[in-house]
Amino acid sequence: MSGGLVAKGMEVSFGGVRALRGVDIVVSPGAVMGLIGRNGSGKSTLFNCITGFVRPSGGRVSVDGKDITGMRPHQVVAKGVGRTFQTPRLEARTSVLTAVTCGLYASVRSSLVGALFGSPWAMREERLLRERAEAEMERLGLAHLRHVEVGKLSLGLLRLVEVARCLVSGARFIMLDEPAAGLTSVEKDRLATEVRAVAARGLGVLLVEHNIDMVRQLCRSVAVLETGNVLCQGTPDEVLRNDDVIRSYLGALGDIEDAAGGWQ
Ligand SMILES: Nc1ncnc2c1ncn2[C@@H]1O[C@H](COP(=O)(O)OP(=O)(O)OP(=O)(O)O)[C@@H](O)[C@H]1O
Repeated sequence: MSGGLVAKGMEVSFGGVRALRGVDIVVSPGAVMGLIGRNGSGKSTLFNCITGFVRPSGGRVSVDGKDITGMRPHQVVAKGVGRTFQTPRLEARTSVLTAVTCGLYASVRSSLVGALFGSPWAMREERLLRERAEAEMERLGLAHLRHVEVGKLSLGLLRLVEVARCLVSGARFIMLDEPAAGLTSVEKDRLATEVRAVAARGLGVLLVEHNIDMVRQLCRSVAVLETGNVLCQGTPDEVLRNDDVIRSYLGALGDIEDAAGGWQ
């Protein structure tokens, strides 16, 4: 299996619905790969089966050549793959610092018992985690918000907190599920800047997004899903000029926009 985050021949069925029919995708280190397609085309299912939330009935997933197929979500995180969700899954009363630090726990080595009894090893690890979280918040411009409850943040900041959580887990690949949905244009610009910076650090990014401007700005390559198949794949310009894509996806964007409550 080759380097990068590779999903090959992914198959998922829900009862009679074949949500993925042999999807291949490669996310390279240092690049943003876009994943677009109509509602129901299989984007979230692909995310879910790469990250262990759905068990594929066929296909293999690997990270830098190591097979992670069928691993549970926390194991996938420990293998270097982080993700965000369409709706951020953060407890409203949690502080930004705690929310970001929690992204690390899947990758720590100290045992619960060690932590409970305050072993020097566990305490040292705790300190290192906190330092990593602080550094990541600093990079993403969140440090001044460390004590603010996440429930009080704007959606744009909440999405950055989710990105920070992925990064502190030591992810080498991050998967962002419609991160620009519902953001103002200023928030989208900031998010785009941060995603570009993440890729510049050498991480691979898989970006599901209906915001075509963002896809065009950020992605080195784009795959278009349609009813569980890859309809076409290439540079943003190639894909967005493709007649089948225009017919099957771009023509439907108005409907998606309405469903998402409008774009800025
Ligand atoms: N848990 C589930 N149970 C049954 N069917 C499902 C389930 N999850 C997804 N599906 C079906 O699988 C297909 C792919 O759905 P999926 O959510 O992956 O599409 P999507 O491209 O992410 O759509 P959206 O843009 O709306 O998020 C759809 O037909 C959907 O109804």
